[in-house]
Order: sequence, then C-alpha cells, then structure tokens
Amino acid sequence: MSPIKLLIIDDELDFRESIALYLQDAGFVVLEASNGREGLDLFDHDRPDIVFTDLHMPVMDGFEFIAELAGKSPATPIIVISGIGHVKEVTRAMRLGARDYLVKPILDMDDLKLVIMKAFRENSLIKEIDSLKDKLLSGDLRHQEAFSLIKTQNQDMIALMKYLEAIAITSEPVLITGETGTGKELLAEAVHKVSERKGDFIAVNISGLDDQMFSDTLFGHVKGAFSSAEHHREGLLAQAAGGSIFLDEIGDLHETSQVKLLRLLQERKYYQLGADIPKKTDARIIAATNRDLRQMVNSGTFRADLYYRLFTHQITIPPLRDRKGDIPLLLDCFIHEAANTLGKKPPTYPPELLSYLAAYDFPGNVRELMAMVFDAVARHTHGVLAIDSFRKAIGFEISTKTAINDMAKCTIMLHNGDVERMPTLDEAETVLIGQAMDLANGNQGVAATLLGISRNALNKKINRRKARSHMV
Ligand SMILES: Nc1ncnc2c1ncn2[C@@H]1O[C@H](COP(=O)(O)OP(=O)(O)OP(=O)(O)O)[C@@H](O)[C@H]1O
Repeated sequence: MSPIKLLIIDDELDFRESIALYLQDAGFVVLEASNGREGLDLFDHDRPDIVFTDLHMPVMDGFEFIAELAGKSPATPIIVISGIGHVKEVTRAMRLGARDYLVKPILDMDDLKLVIMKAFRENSLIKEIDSLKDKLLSGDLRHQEAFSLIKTQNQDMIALMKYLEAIAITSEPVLITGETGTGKELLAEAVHKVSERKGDFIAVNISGLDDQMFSDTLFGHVKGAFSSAEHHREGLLAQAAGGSIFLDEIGDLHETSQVKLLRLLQERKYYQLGADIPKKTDARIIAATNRDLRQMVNSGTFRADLYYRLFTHQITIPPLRDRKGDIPLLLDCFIHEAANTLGKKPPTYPPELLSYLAAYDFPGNVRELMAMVFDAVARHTHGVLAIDSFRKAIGFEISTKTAINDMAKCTIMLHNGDVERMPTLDEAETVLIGQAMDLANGNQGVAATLLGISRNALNKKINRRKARSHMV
C-alpha cells in the first residue's frame, strides 16, 4: 500500500515545518503550501489524500480554499487547524465543507495521528464504494422485477439502477437528487425492494413540517408530551421497523430537525416527544430532494456533517430533456396504463407526435408527460391520439418561448441595421418559421403544428422563401 499523502497549508513556516517533520518521521508523505492558492495548485498536481488548512492566510484564505476544494473534490477530507476559541470560524469552515478540526498549537501529536487515521478510513470507504460502483456497473440488472416500474432505455439511468442494486443490501443511507417528477420516489421504492427487508416502505414528505411536527411524525410522542397529546403515538419510524423510511424533500428540513436526523443516522437512536429513554431503529433511511444540497451547505442552510453522512450513496436522476430517447417507451407505457384505467382500447398516435414531444423541455419531467398522455387518452374518440390534445399543454409553452425569442431577434435586427423601423410581417414570419423548424428538428409537420398552420401552407411559405433567395 502506498503511504498516505498529506497537504499542509499554513503561512506560519515554523509551525508548518515542525508538524511536517513529525509526520514525515511517522511515515507520511507531506506536501506544504503557504496559502490557499498554492494549496490548490499542489492539490491539482499531487492529489493528496487529506488536506490540513489554516484559516487566515494572505493571497487566498482558508474559507475560500475550502469552498473551492469541496466543490471540485467533495470526497477529500479537509481538516481545519485553528487557534483556540475560534468556534464561529471553525463552524463556518465546517459548513463550507471541512470534515474535522485541530486546535493550534498541537500539544499532543497522537491527536494529530488519530484525526488523520479517522479521515483516511472515511476516505478509503468512499474510494472503495467508487471502485465497487465500477465493478458492479457491468452486466445486467440482477433484480429486474424490483425495477420493473421504471421504464427506461437510457444508459445513465441503467447505470444508476445497477449502482442502487449494488448498495441496496447495506444499511447505509441513500440520497436521491433530481428535478421534480424524475422518479425519485420510484427509485427509492426499488432500493427497498432489492434490499429484501421484511418491513414496510414508509414515505414521508418533510416539506412544510416545523421541528415539532417533524419529530412528532417521525418519532411519535408519549401521552401528555404536550397539551393536545392525549394518547401515545408511535411515529412513522416505528412503522418502518425492519424496512425503509423515505424522507422526501429533505432540503426543506428544519435546522433543529437536521441535528435530530444526524443523530439518528449516527447512533440509530431517537427520542419520542416527552420521553427520556431513547428508542432504537433499524429502518433504512432513503432521502430525496430536488434542491442543490451542496449549494445549501455553502450558504449555511444545510449542515455539512449531515450532507456528508447522506452523501456516501448518492445518485442524481437526469431530467427527461436529457434522455429524450425514453419518450417513445414512456409514451407507449402511459397510453396502455391510461387506456386500462379508463376502460378504453389503447389508441395509436401519429408518428409526428414523437418529434413534437421531443421539441419540448418537460419541466415537470416524467410526471408531466404522464399527465398529458392520460389527458389525451381520455379525450380521444377515434382510436388515434390527436396532436392537438398535447398542443393545449405544450403548444402554449413553445409558442410563448418562440414569440419571446422572436421579439428579441426582431429588436436585434433593428439595432444591427441601425434602422428605426418595425420588422415587416414577412421578416417576422421568416424568423418564426426558422424557430419552429429548429424546435421541430426540421420536421415540417411538427413545425406546422407549432405555428398553427397546415403542413401544406408551411411548405408553400418555405418554398417561396427558397425561390426568392435563389433569385437574389
Ligand atoms: N422511468 C419511469 N417510468 C415510469 N414511470 C415513471 C418513471 N419516472 C417517473 N415515473 C412516474 O412519474 C411520476 C412521478 O414520479 P416520482 O413521484 O417518483 O417523482 P419524484 O422525482 O419523486 O417527484 P417529486 O420531486 O415531485 O416528489 C410517478 O407517477 C411515477 O410513477
């Protein structure tokens, strides 16, 4: 095994050299830098395993350094070395992404070694998981049935599912991020199914819960804990015994509740409201959010220690606009589901519908597509879905976006030409046709639908323009 590589950043040369000497004697490889900027350069070049940093230095201070390094290499442990009594500063550094801290001067060198070994163990665990990820991401899914509700052919999605399959058997927490409607809850349930835990899968939405409501919902209360607590209440955590608890919208977790969740993750213990004796739980915690937790850590609204605890097994589901290849599969699946629910024969759809859907960004992701298809299936009467049913939901969005872009383009045309005049109707039409053809990936049928004219009419307009440009 190669020796552990450490980077020490401090502008006090004597201090830096004295611990570097001690650590080299103890068998570590030690790199030194006198400010954050030099530290980042050394990091990029030598990739140390653990980084120690002072907070106050010239050129680039420790706070700026921590924020930058935690952003580019979140798995690297950063340990702050700070003077005694600087609690506020250390707290700020931990929020930015530091993992631990040491007080200066370091009187007991054994403390230093302990901190290094702890950080190294955690780091090795993360690296081990990464290599496990690579090993397990080849081959087919072994638990096809657990993932059967997730319709996808996308390679990134399949890789995510393989990763979840690999880590489902552990009892570590799982963090699932992604935009709304991408399927976070669906994947959380799949993790529970693969884990083969005997208990239930219990889902809780955290958003809008203050600390008392969060504690009451999750942990429960004893009779008389507060004025309206007339009966004992077992919380949802007890219902998830032997199973999994899914905490949705974890980014909305109240500050005080964050401390309670961290304790739960670390000690597997919790207190019911009004109780003095802690209860134990073996429920697996799966959390999800559509918010950027890393950014929340930087702005101090989400605890860094909780983030890192949740981060060990983390996946981000790509939005539907980045996996448009899944649209045909999802469309077929939802048409059949809707027809089944509505007691109708599954309708077919015109081939242009696919290009039409592919021109749209789906801010509500799979959930939005599903709702559109259910609506279109409910409305159809002749065995074929009408593009117009989708136009109601999408057309407005696309044409509004197009109109705004066009107005901007027309204004630019005026400014560039230094001409104080409105664009002519013909000029504006040319811009609109170009936009619609772009959005429709060159498909005239779809572009015509977007513009609200027949395919024939659009074709004539395009040919007229082509003929004009040849004449010029
Ligand atoms: N790949 C998929 N295949 C089939 N159905 C899907 C897929 N992804 C999502 N869905 C469906 O879309 C809907 C939204 O999924 P889900 O509730 O899991 O999303 P979410 O990311 O948890 O959303 P939110 O952040 O709003 O809570 C559900 O009805 C789900 O069944």
